[in-house]
Amino acid sequence: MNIALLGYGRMGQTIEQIAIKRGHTIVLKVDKDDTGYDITKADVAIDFSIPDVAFNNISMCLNNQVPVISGTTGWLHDYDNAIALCKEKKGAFIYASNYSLGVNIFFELNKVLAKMMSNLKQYNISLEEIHHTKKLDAPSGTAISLANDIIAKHSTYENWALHEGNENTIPIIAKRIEDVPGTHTVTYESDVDTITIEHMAHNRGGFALGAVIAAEWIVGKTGIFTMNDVLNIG
Ligand SMILES: NC(=O)C1=CN([C@@H]2O[C@H](COP(=O)(O)OP(=O)(O)OC[C@H]3O[C@@H](n4cnc5c(N)ncnc54)[C@H](OP(=O)(O)O)[C@@H]3O)[C@@H](O)[C@H]2O)C=CC1
Ligand SMILES: O=C(O)C1=N[C@H](C(=O)O)C[C@H](O)C1
Repeated sequence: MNIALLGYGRMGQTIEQIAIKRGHTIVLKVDKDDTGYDITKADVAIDFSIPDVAFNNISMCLNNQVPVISGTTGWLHDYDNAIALCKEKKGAFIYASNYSLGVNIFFELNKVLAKMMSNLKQYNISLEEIHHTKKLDAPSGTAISLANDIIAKHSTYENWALHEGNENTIPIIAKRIEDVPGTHTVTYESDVDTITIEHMAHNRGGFALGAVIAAEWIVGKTGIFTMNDVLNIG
């Protein structure tokens, strides 16, 4: 499979290694200031760039009938526009805030736990994410997904807020510590005990492998998909 990498930073480079090991060819590596390239050389594009350019990159792929795997976080104000364009162009698109198998299992555990806790008013919730100091966005896309899933399953919570919470608002605490690939913790606390679920990435390999598997899966398909479709879980 011929793959275009839109963004050749920490994730782009990790994806390249895994894609080559799985027998694929990287036909394009696009970084800041790269212009004039031909995206149609690729069977599929994988975007791990920066929030400000992600939607442009996705649009460029969809306008050229190239399926696109979107991993960049922090651009979701344009998500509905990406969906509309994908439908209009009859393209193929996946956005996931986190491509790792482990986090996608963790997403399912989080939903089950939120449903179980829904009527237990004695527990207060908090969500924490820890990432490396070079991360541009906060809270992480994964933390936003976790919070939205809790809101959908728990009768008390209606929204989330960065570093602050109240009765109906899930507080998301974002910490930045050198070299941390990504840790997410959901905590329910009462006067008598604490329940915690946590996912800790040891490196970027899981995110990158999931993105390559999603790219392999989407080629030849039309539509808007999620990692649940790819991994057949949930
Ligand atoms: N969904 C998931 O599973 C995961 C998502 N992520 C997300 O992926 C994104 C990238 O993360 P990471 O690789 O660590 O970040 P990096 O900063 O290491 O890489 C981003 C790259 O994008 C490049 N870039 C800048 N402008 C453009 C452009 N116009 N077109 C293409 N590339 C451009 C940057 O170039 P330059 O440095 O020259 O500006 C840089 O090389 C982040 O949003 C992060 O949150 C990360 C891990 C997992
Ligand atoms: O920027 C990162 O590094 C990561 N970003 C994603 C996010 O915002 O959730 C996924 C992962 O946690 C690593």
